[in-house]
Amino acid sequence: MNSPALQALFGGTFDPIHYGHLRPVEALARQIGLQQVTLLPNNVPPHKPQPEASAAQRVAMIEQAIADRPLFNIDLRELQRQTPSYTVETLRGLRAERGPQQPVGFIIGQDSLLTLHHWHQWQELLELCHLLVCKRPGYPAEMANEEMQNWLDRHVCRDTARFHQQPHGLIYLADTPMINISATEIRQRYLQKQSCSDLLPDAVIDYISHAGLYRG
Ligand SMILES: Nc1ncnc2c1ncn2[C@@H]1O[C@H](COP(=O)(O)OP(=O)(O)OP(=O)(O)O)[C@@H](O)[C@H]1O
Ligand SMILES: O=C(O)c1ccc[n+]([C@@H]2O[C@H](COP(=O)([O-])O)[C@@H](O)[C@H]2O)c1
Repeated sequence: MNSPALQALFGGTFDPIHYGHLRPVEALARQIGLQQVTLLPNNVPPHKPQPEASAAQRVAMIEQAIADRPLFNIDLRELQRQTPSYTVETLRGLRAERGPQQPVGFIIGQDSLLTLHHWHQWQELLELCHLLVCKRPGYPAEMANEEMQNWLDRHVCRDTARFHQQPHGLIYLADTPMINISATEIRQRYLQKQSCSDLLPDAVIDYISHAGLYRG
């Protein structure tokens, strides 16, 4: 029997979603062979202030961004929890639904990898998923300390086939384009009434303008 397709989740605050999210993940999907990437907006970011846009607005912006991008869909499960959106808890829920054999990949940027040791019960993550890591400009390739570097070296795998065969436990460092965009920069540009074209899809720009978001 064939193993089920690798299910990829991409968690984020998406306040708002931008090309720094979409383009590296599109490249990652081509490299590792993902048919679908599920965007997972969080409700209560564990390590960030509460988002400026409401959950409904962030979802609406994601829907605008992915309307013409069939690679992506959206999962709203984290919006149903009022406690911090710990990834380990979300993945446990998914595992309970999908069973132990389902290959699952959780996509993060390099900035998230570098601070992974601060995540809630981070050592459990690789018991539940693979980590698929996109490059991000301004963040070094080396981990914060020797212990974390050894942990990374033990789990890194270049053989993309294994991510489809094994249910969890591997880390893929993808060779994705460096896109120097952050949601923080976009919110600041809106506040200063500067243009954000080329930073996020036109449909999201239109939504932000109609909803009057990020004006301070
Ligand atoms: N430009 C980028 N390149 C690669 N990965 C990115 C980029 N922007 C965000 N990510 C990754 O996407 C995920 C969700 O990020 P998030 O929604 O918090 O966006 P952000 O731009 O980092 O937001 P903020 O500026 O508000 O902190 C994280 O794993 C982050 O590492
Ligand atoms: O589980 C944690 O402790 C944890 C800590 C920080 C971030 N995360 C998750 O990582 C994803 C990216 O987070 P962020 O803050 O960069 O938007 C998002 O799904 C968060 O819920 C998870």
